[in-house]
Amino acid sequence: MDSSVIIGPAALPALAEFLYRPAVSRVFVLADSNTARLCLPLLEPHLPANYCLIEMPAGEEYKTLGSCDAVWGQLTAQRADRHAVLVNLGGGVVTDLGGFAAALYKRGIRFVQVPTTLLAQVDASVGGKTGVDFQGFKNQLGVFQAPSAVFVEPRFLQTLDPRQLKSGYAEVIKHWLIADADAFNKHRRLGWLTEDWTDIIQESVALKQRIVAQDPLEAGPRKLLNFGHTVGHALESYLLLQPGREALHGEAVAAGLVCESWLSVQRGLLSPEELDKIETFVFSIYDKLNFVLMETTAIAEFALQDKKNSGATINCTLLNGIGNGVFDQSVTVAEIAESLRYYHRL
Ligand SMILES: NC(=O)c1ccc[n+]([C@@H]2O[C@H](COP(=O)([O-])OP(=O)(O)OC[C@H]3O[C@@H](n4cnc5c(N)ncnc54)[C@H](O)[C@@H]3O)[C@@H](O)[C@H]2O)c1
Ligand SMILES: O=C(O)C(=O)C[C@@H](O)[C@H](O)[C@H](O)COP(=O)(O)O
Ligand SMILES: [Zn+2]
Repeated sequence: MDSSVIIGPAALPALAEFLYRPAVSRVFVLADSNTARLCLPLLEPHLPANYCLIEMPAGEEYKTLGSCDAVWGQLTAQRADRHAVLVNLGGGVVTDLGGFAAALYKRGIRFVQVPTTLLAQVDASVGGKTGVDFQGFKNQLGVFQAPSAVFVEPRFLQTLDPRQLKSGYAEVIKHWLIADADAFNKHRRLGWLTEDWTDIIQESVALKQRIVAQDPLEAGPRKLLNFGHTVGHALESYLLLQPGREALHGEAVAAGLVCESWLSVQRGLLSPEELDKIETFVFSIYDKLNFVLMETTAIAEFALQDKKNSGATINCTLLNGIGNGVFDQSVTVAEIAESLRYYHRL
C-alpha cells in the first residue's frame, strides 16, 4: 500500500520523469476550479504538451459520485486506455475523488497525487484511502488503492488562505497526539504558524507512513489515524447538510480532538491536566464550532455510520496519555453527545 513520497524542490522534476516514460500512454490532470487557476501554472512545465485537463468544481459538496461520473465521462470521451495516468492536483477532495475515479476506470489506471493544501500534503495524499461522500456520510464509498507516487511541493501553499492552512494543521496535531508527545509539547509552545512547512510535512508524512505500513487496510493500528474523526466526521456530516453552516474537515477534526480527549479522561486514560493542554492549544488556533445543545444527539447519531464500528458498537480511538493513541474503545451515542455538550460549554 505504501508509495514513494517525494517532498520539496525535487518533487515536480521527479513527477516529470515518471510521466515521460514510454509506459505512459496519456496524461490526464484532475484539478478543481481553484487549483486549475492557482496551481496548474507551477505544475505545467513538468507535464507533457499533450496532457488533458479535467476540471471539477471546488468544495466538499462536490466529493460525490456525480463528479466521478463527469471524470469517467471525460476519460471515456478521450479514449483513455489502461496505460493512462491521472495526476490529481488539489486538496483532499481532489486526491480522494481522483484516486477513487482512477481505481475504478477500466478496473484501474495508475494515478499520482500532487497535493496542494496543507491537509492533503500531511495526510490525505498518503496511505491509499480514496473515496467520495454518499447520502450525507463521509467517505461512505471508497477503496484502498495506493497512488503510484506522491509529489509534494510546499510552494503550492503560498496561495492557500489561512483558514485552509489551519484546517490542515488539525491533522498534524492529531498525528502528534497519537504518536509524538515531544513534538506536541514543542509546537504548543511555539504556536502554529510557520514560514516554512517543509519539516512539519516531512515529519507528519513519515509518522503516517509508519502507521500505514503496519496496517494498510485499517484492521488494527491504522485506526489510530482516525483519532478525532468519530466525533469530527459526525459534526462535519451534520453541518454539511445545512447550507451556510458547513465546517472544513480539519475544523471538525479539531473539535473531535477535544471531544475524544474528554472521552479519554472519562475512561481514566488521560489526565485532566493533559486535556487542559490539548484544549488550550486547540482553542488558540480554532474558533468553536457553532451548534446548540438540542442538536447534540442528532450529531452524535452520525457516528453510528463510522467505518470503525462493529455492528452497533461504536469503536473510537482515544488517548492513553498524550502521544499514545489506543484504538477500539467502545463508546455510546449518549457519551458522544455528552462530549459535545462538554465542548459546547467550554
Ligand atoms: N484520504 C485520506 O487519508 C484523507 C485524510 C484527510 C482528509 N481527507 C479528506 O480530504 C478532504 C479535505 O481536504 P482539503 O482540506 O484539502 O480540502 P479541499 O480539497 O476542498 O481544498 C480546500 C480548498 O482549497 C482550495 N485549494 C487547494 N489548493 C489550493 C492552493 N494551493 N491555493 C489556493 N487554494 C487551494 C480548493 O480549491 C478548496 O477550495 C476531506 O474530504 C477529507 O475527508 C482524506
Ligand atoms: O488515513 C487514515 O487512515 C485516516 O483515517 C486519515 C483521516 O485523517 C482521513 O480523514 C480519512 O479520510 C478518514 O477516513 P474514514 O475511513 O474515517 O472515512
Ligand atoms: Zn481527516
